[in-house]
Amino acid sequence: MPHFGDYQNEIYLDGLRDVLPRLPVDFKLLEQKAQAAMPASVLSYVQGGCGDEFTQRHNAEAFNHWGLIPRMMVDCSTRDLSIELFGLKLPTPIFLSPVGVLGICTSDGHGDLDVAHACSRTRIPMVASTLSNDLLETIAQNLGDTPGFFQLYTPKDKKLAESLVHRAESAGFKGIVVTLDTWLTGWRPRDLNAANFPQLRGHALQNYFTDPYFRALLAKPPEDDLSAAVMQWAQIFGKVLNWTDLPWLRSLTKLPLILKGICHPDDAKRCIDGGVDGIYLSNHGGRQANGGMAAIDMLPAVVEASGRTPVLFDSGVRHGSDIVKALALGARAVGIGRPYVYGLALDGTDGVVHVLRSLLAEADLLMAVDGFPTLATLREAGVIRL
Ligand SMILES: Cc1cc2nc3c(=O)[nH]c(=O)nc-3n(C[C@H](O)[C@H](O)[C@H](O)COP(=O)(O)O)c2cc1C
Ligand SMILES: O=C(O)C(=O)c1ccccc1
Repeated sequence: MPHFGDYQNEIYLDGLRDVLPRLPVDFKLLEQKAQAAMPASVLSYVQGGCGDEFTQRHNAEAFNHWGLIPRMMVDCSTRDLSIELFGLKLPTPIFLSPVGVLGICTSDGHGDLDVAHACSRTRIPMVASTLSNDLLETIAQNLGDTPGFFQLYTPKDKKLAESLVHRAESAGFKGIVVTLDTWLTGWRPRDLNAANFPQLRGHALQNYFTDPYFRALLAKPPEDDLSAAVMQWAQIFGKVLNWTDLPWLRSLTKLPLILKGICHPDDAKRCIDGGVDGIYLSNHGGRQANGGMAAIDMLPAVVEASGRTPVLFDSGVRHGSDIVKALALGARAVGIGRPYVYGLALDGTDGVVHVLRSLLAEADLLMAVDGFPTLATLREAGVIRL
């Protein structure tokens, strides 16, 4: 059985023919390369976060105060990193977090499809954002046999929300992820200093522009008056949700419903009481609020509060070891954010595949060396807070 760690052999063997990996295998060099290559406005939007970006940095750094203790003399000649999620059997415990501006990360504007192709090749699911250049239907068609999830930004107009969810269901997505932490945009100095907000320039709004309920709100179609359509989008984008909306959210779909942005154990419990199928712990990579705790430090309490309900996790995952630690702390699946966006910007589908394979190779080899043949043994061993 091939292992994810085999990517290492592939790289060393290529080296014998003087072939080097097209992109760095580690986040630090990858980000440096992306920084040099990406247009300034796209880089600012992708790389930036809120305030002085303390929370964003802390998300990544906080993994360092969790430590694994290796176990020896365990037969780890085969490893199994597969998971079960909402009845789906997946070969890896990772997924691609929703990112709303994938289109502008590639010169042809079709970054969403490049990412879908990477998912199709790796069988790693993507959570497709409401904000995309390519239509959600087209993204779904390009996923091959790999399951996908649709991320909903709940608009003020309930009919539009319902329409987007029904479109996602018809397109074949396997679950609906509702993001709770972004009904408005947090204070992002990098973008503010450059007066840079891609959506207001008409990027990533195609799911709205094609929706009959959105179009019905416009005097003229987006093809005839783009700026009026964009302003209508800005008006309608974010509904302020509260707990009384949960029955309505639940009623939107029979698909698994996952709420993203949960950080407090009491909120997790309330979601579960309201019939939610998955808790998605995330602080949006520090893009929405500065001054918060690192996401990984909130994981143990949220996992405990969630009981048997699966907890998805993202924010700050940069290395294979971060994935392993989040799994050891009880995450069912771990979301990759900025790293795959840099891979996309640098080398399209191949770049995304390379980033995912590198992360999985490191995770797999770490489990092999540390004596964890399965995720169950890892979870049982846990990690120690240093
Ligand atoms: C450029 C960018 C756009 C994003 N767009 C969305 C989005 O459309 N919907 C959403 O729920 N989260 C969005 N996120 C948040 C990610 O889903 C994820 O929570 C975050 O990237 C995790 O942090 P990390 O990238 O630092 O690991 C976005 C993140 C980035 C970097
Ligand atoms: O940039 C983001 O993180 C994001 O998800 C978003 C989407 C729409 C409006 C503001 C922020």
